[in-house]
Amino acid sequence: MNSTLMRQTAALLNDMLQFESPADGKLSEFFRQHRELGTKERAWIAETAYGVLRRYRYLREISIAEPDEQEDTRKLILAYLIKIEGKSIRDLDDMLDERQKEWAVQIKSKTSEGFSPAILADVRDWFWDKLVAQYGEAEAMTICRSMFEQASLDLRVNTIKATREEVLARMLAENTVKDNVITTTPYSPVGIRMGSRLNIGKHILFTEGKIEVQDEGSQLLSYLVAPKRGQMVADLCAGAGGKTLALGALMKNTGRLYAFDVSEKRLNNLGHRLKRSGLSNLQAQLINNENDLKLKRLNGKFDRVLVDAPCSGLGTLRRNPDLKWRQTEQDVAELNVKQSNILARAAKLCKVGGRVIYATCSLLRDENESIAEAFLQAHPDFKLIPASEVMAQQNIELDTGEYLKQLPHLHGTDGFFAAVFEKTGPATDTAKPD
Ligand SMILES: C[S@@+](CC[C@H](N)C(=O)[O-])C[C@H]1O[C@@H](n2cnc3c(N)ncnc32)[C@H](O)[C@@H]1O
Repeated sequence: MNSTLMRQTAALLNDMLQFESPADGKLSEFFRQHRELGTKERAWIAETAYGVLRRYRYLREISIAEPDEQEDTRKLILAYLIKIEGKSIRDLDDMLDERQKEWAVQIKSKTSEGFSPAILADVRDWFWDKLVAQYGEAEAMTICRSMFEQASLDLRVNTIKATREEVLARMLAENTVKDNVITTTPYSPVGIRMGSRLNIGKHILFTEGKIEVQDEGSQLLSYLVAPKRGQMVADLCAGAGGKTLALGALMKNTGRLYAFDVSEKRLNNLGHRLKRSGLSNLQAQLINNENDLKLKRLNGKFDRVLVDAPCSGLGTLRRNPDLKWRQTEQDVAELNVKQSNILARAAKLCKVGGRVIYATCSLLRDENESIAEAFLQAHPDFKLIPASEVMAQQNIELDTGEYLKQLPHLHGTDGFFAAVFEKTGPATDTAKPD
């Protein structure tokens, strides 16, 4: 730690705190512009900037900082190092000038007495109120605090090319990082959890397509889709294909798997990953929106349709803490319209006896249960299949009731929600709620 690192981190953070685009993009851009930085310096800058993003609201209060001034961004960093990292003023001596030492003394003496629960939970008031209404204050606080932690690095073994035992044995044999615990994931049969965040992108197992980086919760969603060999499967919001590739592996490279998305950039990324994966049953198609005419000829054709809907992402705050500050209640309301529309379109693609699986990485009822309930009301030709039943059939011991609901503090995954609907009969145009 020195004053140059402090200055560089403050500059990065200042940019991130404009909140006009995702923090991970800003971080990559910053490192591209500062190629002179070594591995340790990069790690320190990234951890400190993300540490501040995780605790931004609390740190502002404790340091009485205004984020739009360079100086105050340094105050936020100081507050983070002292209050969250537990550094003493002496630890920081090398990086502080006289003025900053004065700030440090002030910050050190400040307590959180009188701070509201939302400040202590480090979220915006609207989000806090919604979480309290859903979970009660104690659990809402536990959920928010669990999001202060860094997420683990989870890998999915691509069973087209390797077994979990083989990959685990190799990872363990190669492990030279002290205290790096490498284990199988508790629920996903193809997951491996790494204690320390290695640069997996350069690992031979990755370049050979034997592993992919994927949160265990996301891996489990493909088991909830439960595609069978030879089936017709659509991933309607495939993005860069995290779940698509997992589905392809579960289908053992048989049947037909369609990946649709409105983002060309994401589908291009899927293309790169597809090459590594060894899958040949997958076809990616760019669509303008869920009503694209390209989808029309596929109506009633699919055994499984996954809607991994665009959502607030508020279940992924361990990885994307900036979303806490970037998402608004208005954004969620706009997403709700999209979510319902895409889900309704998915229903048309599904054949009788087939299933539509609706998923989000949000914790909010508005994006989850409310969308699922409204869908069932408007689609009497579909019934809810309990997620616990599907998981049991997949030999996965995870019973969260009718819906699959994963939470960081309970399952060690990102926050995910999913519902399974089965089409029991042909749609009727008169199908409307009473
Ligand atoms: C949650 S992300 C998908 C993540 C991806 N399934 C994965 O596992 O990596 C939601 C995706 O929905 C896409 N999207 C947004 N609106 C859409 C629409 N109307 N039809 C299809 N995809 C849409 C976005 O481009 C985004 O890639």
